[in-house]
Amino acid sequence: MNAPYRITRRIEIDAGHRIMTHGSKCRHLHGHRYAIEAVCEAADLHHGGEQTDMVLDFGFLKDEMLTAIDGPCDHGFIAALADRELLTMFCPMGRDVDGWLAGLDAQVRAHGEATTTDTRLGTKLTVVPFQPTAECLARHWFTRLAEPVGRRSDGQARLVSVKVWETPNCTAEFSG
Ligand SMILES: Nc1nc2c(c(=O)[nH]1)N=C([C@H](O)[C@H](O)COP(=O)(O)OP(=O)(O)OP(=O)(O)O)CN2
Repeated sequence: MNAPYRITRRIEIDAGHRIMTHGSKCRHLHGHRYAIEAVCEAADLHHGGEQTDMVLDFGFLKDEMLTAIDGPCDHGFIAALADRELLTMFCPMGRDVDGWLAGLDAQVRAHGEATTTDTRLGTKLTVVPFQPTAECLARHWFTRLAEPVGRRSDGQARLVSVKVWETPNCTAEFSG
């Protein structure tokens, strides 16, 4: 049964990506103003402290969404680790491409993603171990937000879903 209390917080970011296996236009490098909504639920509200009568302070949820989503991805390019040809374009001039890619690979394996400005133009790059479709981004951001939601609510709240708008007309949602 669903818990009776639900809260939702939305943030928006700008990021580039491409879907390398796409049959048409999404293979091209392009950008979106992504909107991301996180939904949290609780069986009861806090009964004391600074979150009294709340599921989870909207401000705390915003902070965690900025850390998990905006920090790594806003005004960056989100690329699949498997998209070697694209990543090669980001490799700094004069660097050994295989070595540079191996460094990204190690970070992705250790941390689930790699964010760097050690790139050819010094632009922000986030490498993820999946194709950056709206569905996979929703799952990825859910995974990164679930623990902070529990911690910041002192165990009171649970992350229910993350919904990603890739365009004003298209959304994907992941529920845990
Ligand atoms: N299920 C999914 N389908 C598509 C994804 C995705 O992440 N999941 N992504 C894309 C592209 O990245 C594309 O940018 C968005 O597709 P599309 O709806 O075709 O975009 P439009 O700009 O044409 O949207 P309009 O609302 O018509 O302007 C493709 N598919």
